Amino acid sequence: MASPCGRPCPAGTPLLGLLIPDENNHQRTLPTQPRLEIHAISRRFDGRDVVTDVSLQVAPGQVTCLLGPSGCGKSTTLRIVAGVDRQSSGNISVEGRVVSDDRIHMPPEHRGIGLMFQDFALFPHLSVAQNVAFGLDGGYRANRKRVEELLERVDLSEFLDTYPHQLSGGEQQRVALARALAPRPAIMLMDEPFSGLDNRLRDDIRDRTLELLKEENTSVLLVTHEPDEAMRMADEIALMRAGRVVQRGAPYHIYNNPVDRAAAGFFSDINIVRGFSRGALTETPFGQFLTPGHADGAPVEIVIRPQHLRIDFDRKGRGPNPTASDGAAARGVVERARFIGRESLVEFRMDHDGTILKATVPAVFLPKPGTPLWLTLRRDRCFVFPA
Ligand SMILES: Nc1ncnc2c1ncn2[C@@H]1O[C@H](COP(=O)(O)OP(=O)(O)OP(=O)(O)O)[C@@H](O)[C@H]1O
Repeated sequence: MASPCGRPCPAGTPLLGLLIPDENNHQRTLPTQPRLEIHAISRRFDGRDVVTDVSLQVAPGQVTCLLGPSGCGKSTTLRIVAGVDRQSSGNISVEGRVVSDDRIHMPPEHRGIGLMFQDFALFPHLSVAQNVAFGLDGGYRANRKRVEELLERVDLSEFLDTYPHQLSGGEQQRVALARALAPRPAIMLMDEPFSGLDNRLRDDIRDRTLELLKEENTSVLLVTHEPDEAMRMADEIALMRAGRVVQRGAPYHIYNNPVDRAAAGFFSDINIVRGFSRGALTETPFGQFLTPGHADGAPVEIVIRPQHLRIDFDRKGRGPNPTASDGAAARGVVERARFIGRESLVEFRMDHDGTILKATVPAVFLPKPGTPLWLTLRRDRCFVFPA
């Protein structure tokens, strides 16, 4: 795995500290004291490992997303950090102070952590202002300035005296955010905080939420199963699978350097071209691929996302000439083509082995089923994994 400047950057490299450009004008990070440190936590339920050896650090002002499929242990990890559940082993520190290990288990309210969950959990009998002031000593009266400042920042100044049932879902989410931020928590834990919202609202609310969290310099651990949400929100993504963190990194890095086929496939549809490595090369209908590190005769998978296939017209049974960047072209016949909004998705049945490959093209391009076309793979966008 390589960083944008080509130097090794192993999976799991923590992103702590400030991003600064290095001598090649690529960003690198300066180490600082993490605000949240999770060290080797595991959790067993009824003899079953649900979280295994998870370690993470979150720097001041950093947003880390725990991303993974349903049931992989994201919420359990978050609940352990919050203190509403307890790990079977491992420890957790907040600003250098241990809040939970084998001996200590600090209650949630003493951890300096704000919580925000999917259902917002506003108090129905309290006004918006009273909800926001709920966690502050002295309530609204003693904290007018902070409450009003936060409500102004979430654009709800005129709703001070309104009750939750009189608000839309998006407005309720903003009240919940203001309430969670009111005591200035060092760390905010968010579990699918946008999933109850209408699609159209969601992007806008995510952006506003992120802006406010950054302004407050809050460190955030956010659970989501949506890759788009993680990529939009996170400084760092921790990709979880079956209770373990399988890869960590900045969104760009994790998307472009997936640790295995499943990690690549979690972010988008993928195509797989199979072959066998011989002498560090794998022969495919799309030309040869360098496959160093794979034993002779070992099956390998060349993985590519649909947007990185190129489509070319058939010229009397011939395709485009091979190039260094794209290799050779292989012919397929359109199985079906669909318009999917910003782009079209074209599925091909490949002549050489009858497999289906998918290509997306950024426009309306809807060739008829049965049309022969030629495909090439953008080599710089292919990933090679052992099969
Ligand atoms: N209190 C519990 N007792 C027994 N099993 C539990 C308990 N809490 C969670 N689990 C199990 O642990 C596994 C992980 O659950 P968790 O809620 O952490 O997953 P998740 O990744 O957050 O999933 P989702 O995205 O669906 O919320 C699941 O198989 C779940 O059934």
